[in-house]
Amino acid sequence: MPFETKASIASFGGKLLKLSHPSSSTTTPMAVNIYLPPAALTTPPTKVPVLFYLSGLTCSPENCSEKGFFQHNASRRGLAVVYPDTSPRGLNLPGEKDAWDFGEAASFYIDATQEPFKGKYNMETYITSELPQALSGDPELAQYLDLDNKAITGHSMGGHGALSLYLKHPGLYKSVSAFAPIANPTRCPWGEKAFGGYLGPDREAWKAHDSTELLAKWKGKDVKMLVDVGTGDNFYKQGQLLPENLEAAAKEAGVEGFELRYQDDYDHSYYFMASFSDDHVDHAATHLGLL
Ligand SMILES: N[C@@H](CCC(=O)N[C@@H](CS)C(=O)NCC(=O)O)C(=O)O
Repeated sequence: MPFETKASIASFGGKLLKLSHPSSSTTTPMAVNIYLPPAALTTPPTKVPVLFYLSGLTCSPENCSEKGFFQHNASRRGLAVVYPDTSPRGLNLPGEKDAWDFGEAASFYIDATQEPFKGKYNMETYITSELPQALSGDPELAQYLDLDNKAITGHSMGGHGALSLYLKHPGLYKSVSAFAPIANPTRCPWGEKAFGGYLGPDREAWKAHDSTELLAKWKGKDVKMLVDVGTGDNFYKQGQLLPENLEAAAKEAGVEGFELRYQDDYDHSYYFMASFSDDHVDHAATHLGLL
């Protein structure tokens, strides 16, 4: 299905495209931003590796495009960045807009099994399957994007999304990183609310979507996983993020390639993630064969 270009903005020698396309996973139009680095915009075009960035609660594709500072290093390393939206929009489902941490802009990147979200909040399918296929099937965009060579990252709810999709789909992404991820959602208030609403009351069923649970059972032994958490992050202090549980799961499973860094004094905001976005782009660039 076609992508409609709403804007094309010059950025760090490349272009930030603001796009919209119809999605069968969500039954809605979906906004998505894509940064094409100068390395892709050659004549003829060059296919470059792709980093998917999943945003946090309340966000749209705009937040990170405007203030995540990913374009700076993506331009230098020669990778494209895809910024999808955080949920379907405009469905007007009951309960969808009652709170900022559930429903619209709060999909948690899972496929809902519960009404009224079932059949529409299919964000895992959208991110892992429909969106990459739509991009590689688009004659214009496919010239620039090597969708067989992709990595994933994200912030907060999007950190949960990145970690869990990497672990649920072995081999789909060459690496993963996360800023302040909701690392053990089955054990924190945000995750309990979201998983209860989208997946129903069976807490056992939630575990298949929880990065800590998935890492504890990881078969491959080797992950390419970088996680940053700020020690001044109020959501960390409130027990919403639980990175210690993720680290314990990595140790228990004897997983290699797991790196968790605590960044002194940093909070939960984009000031934090922008401060370390160069590192996360380098992490992806290394595993995508660019460094
Ligand atoms: N709206 C919430 C804050 C939500 C929040 O901090 N969201 C993070 C992701 S979990 C974010 O990136 N917000 C948008 C932004 O900072 O641009 C509140 O009032 O406490």
